[in-house]
Amino acid sequence: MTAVLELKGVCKAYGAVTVAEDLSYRLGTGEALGVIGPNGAGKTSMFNLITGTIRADSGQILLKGEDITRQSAARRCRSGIARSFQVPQPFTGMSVFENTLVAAIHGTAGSLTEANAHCLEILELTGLIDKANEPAGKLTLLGRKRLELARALCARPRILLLDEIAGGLTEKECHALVATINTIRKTGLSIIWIEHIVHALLSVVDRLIVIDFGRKIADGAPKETMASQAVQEIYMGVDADA
Ligand SMILES: Nc1ncnc2c1ncn2[C@@H]1O[C@H](COP(=O)(O)OP(=O)(O)OP(=O)(O)O)[C@@H](O)[C@H]1O
Repeated sequence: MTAVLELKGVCKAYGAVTVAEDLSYRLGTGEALGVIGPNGAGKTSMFNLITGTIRADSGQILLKGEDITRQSAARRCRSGIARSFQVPQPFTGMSVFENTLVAAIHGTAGSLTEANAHCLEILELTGLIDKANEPAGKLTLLGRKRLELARALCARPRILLLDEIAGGLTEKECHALVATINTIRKTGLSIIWIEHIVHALLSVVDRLIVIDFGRKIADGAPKETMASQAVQEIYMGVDADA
């Protein structure tokens, strides 16, 4: 599988806190990669490094083979990397449609006419079309999560980064969101999804990596990785001798 994204020996520390230590992996074109790890392991920091909101101390990040390690966040977005945030923060006084329009206009180089049409398509895809004219501040948590997805997709990404998008949802809401993510997957987009709700993650991803203290401690097929000793000991908090 051709790599759309590659991290090569990426390191980042805040003083004594290491958030990425020699982090290396490849994301294949059209692949859905899940990421798990304990709180504070460095998962969101990894997204910040990929999107360019923080800079790596060393190592390289390649997008389709091009070194983007020193590129600005805005340039990386225009090159095809978009993300959702753990805590949705839409422009609450603007409508759902206007929120997506901001993303489409600033995230792409297209015209306003193209942006309008694209936003409507994305609102349909993400299940928000009926709420297009409602203020974003009135959305439920599921609606806000859908809007996170929609705003990221309006930037026409090649790679979609999802940061705990299922967090805080009820089981039924989580199921509905997973169905939407699986529909998005079928468009051929490459996805990296950080999630603590493992059953939701496993119903989407092709591969799973585990991060602990900024290090990748496991990488492989989801079921095998979940059953590995590394996950049992470190992520699930189970003593291997118990
Ligand atoms: N700008 C910063 N300055 C100092 N420390 C930071 C900064 N950003 C993150 N950290 C610390 O880095 C560590 C990793 O944070 P990060 O948010 O990447 O973890 P995470 O794996 O995403 O956690 P969670 O699952 O709780 O979201 C934490 O200890 C956090 O407090």
